[in-house]
Amino acid sequence: MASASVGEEEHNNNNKLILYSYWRSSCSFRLRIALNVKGLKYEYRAVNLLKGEQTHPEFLQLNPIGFVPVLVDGPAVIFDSFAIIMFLEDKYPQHPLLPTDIHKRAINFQAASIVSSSIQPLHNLNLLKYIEEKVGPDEKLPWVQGVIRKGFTALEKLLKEHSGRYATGDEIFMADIFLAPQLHSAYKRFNIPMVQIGQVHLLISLIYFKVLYYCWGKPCRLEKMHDVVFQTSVQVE
Ligand SMILES: N[C@@H](CCC(=O)N[C@@H](CS)C(=O)NCC(=O)O)C(=O)O
Repeated sequence: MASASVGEEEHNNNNKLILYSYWRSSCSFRLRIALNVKGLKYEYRAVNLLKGEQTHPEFLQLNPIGFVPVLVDGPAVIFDSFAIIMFLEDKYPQHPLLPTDIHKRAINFQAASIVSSSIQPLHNLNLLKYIEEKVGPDEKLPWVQGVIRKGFTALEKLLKEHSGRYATGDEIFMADIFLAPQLHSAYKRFNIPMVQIGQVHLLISLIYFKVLYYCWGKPCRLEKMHDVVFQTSVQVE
């Protein structure tokens, strides 16, 4: 596992945050956005999923299920992006990732849950490898595209009544943090043109562009962001 420090500042609890991440992992991408939105500096530790580093014994000590991301904050070692985001929200209240309105909070949980339970796990690396080996290499892409289309069709219906500049209003909340990386995967990795998915997906695509702004704390357009996130990460890892 290579490491690259992306922040020097101490936090108010004097713990240095450490994020175990893989550049192409949408689950890790959620955390990169959340940490940047909250203005938290962290040390980046790359776990190369294609080289199987998630199965190394030292990584399994951190996360016994062998997935990124993992966040270390002093004595706290937390895995699963949903849990990590809730932890960050409780511990670091700056720029809340959930609205105060309980209905809007529920919409955020629903959107995050659709992405993290009903879309991403159905195209996780280990499942795609299984489909490739057991069913056939040509079956992989249509499977993923079907899963993503179904998920975004539901998201479209869910968010229609609630969106503003962003998914659930005029601020970036948890829903955006889960949507942006999923859209990124859909568009860049699985070749799904967002325009083909539907009208509100265009809106979600706009959300996506705006949220990406926060990934590395500086304004970037999509292609630029692609270079920064992908090529920089490749070099890091
Ligand atoms: N529910 C977990 C899922 C984590 C997950 O699936 N991570 C993927 C990358 S996005 C992974 O590490 N895959 C490695 C593998 O399939 O071996 C979360 O949200 O953190």
